Amino acid sequence: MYPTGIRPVLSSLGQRLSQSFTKTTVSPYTGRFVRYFSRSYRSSPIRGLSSTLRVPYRSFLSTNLTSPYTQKRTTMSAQKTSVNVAVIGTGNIGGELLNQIQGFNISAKAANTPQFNVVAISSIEGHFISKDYSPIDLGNWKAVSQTGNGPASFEVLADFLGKSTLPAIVVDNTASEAVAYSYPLFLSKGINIATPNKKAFSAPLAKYKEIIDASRKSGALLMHESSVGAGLPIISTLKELILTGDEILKVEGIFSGTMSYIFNNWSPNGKKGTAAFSEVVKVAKDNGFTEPDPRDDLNGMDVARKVTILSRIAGLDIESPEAFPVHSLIPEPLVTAASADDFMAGLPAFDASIAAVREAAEKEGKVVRFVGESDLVSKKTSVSLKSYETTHPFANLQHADNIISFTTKRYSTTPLVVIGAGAGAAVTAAGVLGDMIKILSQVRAADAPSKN
Ligand SMILES: NC(=O)C1=CN([C@@H]2O[C@H](COP(=O)(O)OP(=O)(O)OC[C@H]3O[C@@H](n4cnc5c(N)ncnc54)[C@H](OP(=O)(O)O)[C@@H]3O)[C@@H](O)[C@H]2O)C=CC1
Ligand SMILES: N[C@@H](CC=O)C(=O)O
Ligand code: NA
Repeated sequence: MYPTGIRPVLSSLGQRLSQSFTKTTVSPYTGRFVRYFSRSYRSSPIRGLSSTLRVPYRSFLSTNLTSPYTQKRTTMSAQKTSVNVAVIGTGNIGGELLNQIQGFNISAKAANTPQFNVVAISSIEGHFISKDYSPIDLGNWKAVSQTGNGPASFEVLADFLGKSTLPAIVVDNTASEAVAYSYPLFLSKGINIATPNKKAFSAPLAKYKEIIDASRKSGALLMHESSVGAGLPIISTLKELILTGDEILKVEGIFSGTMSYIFNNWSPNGKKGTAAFSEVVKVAKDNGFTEPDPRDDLNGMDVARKVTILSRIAGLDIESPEAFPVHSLIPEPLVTAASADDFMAGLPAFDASIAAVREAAEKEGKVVRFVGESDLVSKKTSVSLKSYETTHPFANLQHADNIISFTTKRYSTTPLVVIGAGAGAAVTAAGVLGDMIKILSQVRAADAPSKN
């Protein structure tokens, strides 16, 4: 992960430092300061965009924060500008997001600043559209969304949002490809998107480009911070590195909260692993870390999607997440399991065979971790199961934390590392709300009266 020449520095001191990695800014490898973020550092030491941008906007297209765009103007003053919001998907993340929006609106109301008017909620059970654009009572969103007065089609929703005088955001909290592939319809009408759904950004290359192009053409924003590392500032950090003229050499890390949780507990650092693999998978699922179907985590595709998303932003034209080596943890006989429940029921039968992997690592004094890598120099990407020395930062993660390391021309000796909770409803929804707030502030900026 880091330059091998400095590895000998690993020592009991390094071990101690890496264990407190989330609390220190000292690299466990070099003893030097690293640029380190956790969720609370979101407003980040990385600031200011270079006036001499060397990186073409092509790889960002319209998904960056600085691209020019047109927004609907309202006759209200900039102070009063609010945004209409349609929420699609009210599961683990969507439900939490609606609660967080309610909290945001209470603070915004008290401060007399713009709020999010949730005017449509779409779940599998029902679809509610507030025909006169009056905001839905978020204290009662579940009951309201089930009254199902609105038609489900994306066309009707896009038309409804497009007809309002206020700018709009569609928030996609599903893992649905159909919803992701509908983004061009919304974007072409100037409707912004915020989403934790990875499907659009890891779609086959042509589809991905079509979606990104729709955003670029209309200028509507397409924000997806939570699609990698949940609420951690991964995508914004990567884009800002590139926008400020840095050159990305390598992106690597533990990109999955589920895999992090599973391996931190199944192959623990400093003691012999005793937990059954199927047991820790179940706990990860019960904690809401997994994809709606946990097989999407265990087959490596969730990490492959995240590696695809970051690699594309960094400039690699990855054809699809299936186009590079991806390690699957699905036992062969369970590949054809009819449902997620059947898969979970069949998994305990394979606990003993996967335990052999852990034992082999333990014999070498190592732990097992599930990692994603993208080498922008050799243009090689992979998702694999690897064993690490106990002093390695990947071996020292907690709970469901992600660790993502950017080696760049500027951060070459010591990479820029982002670490923290990488899954779970609260942090993921916060990442989506953060994107919505960025869109809101762009809309306000566009609405501010011109001085000319
Ligand atoms: N969980 C986490 O920690 C993280 C999740 N994410 C992403 O967030 C997204 C949501 O995950 P999560 O909330 O955990 O999953 P859930 O399964 O809890 O929620 C997804 C919801 O979307 C609904 N849905 C599916 N298709 C449609 C549709 N066409 N219209 C309306 N609703 C629909 C589902 O209904 P039904 O169940 O009836 O099918 C379900 O309620 C996923 O894309 C995931 O990858 C990203 C980062 C972290
Ligand atoms: N299933 C994913 C959720 C976030 O993307 C994970 O475990 O990381
Ligand atoms: Na993120």
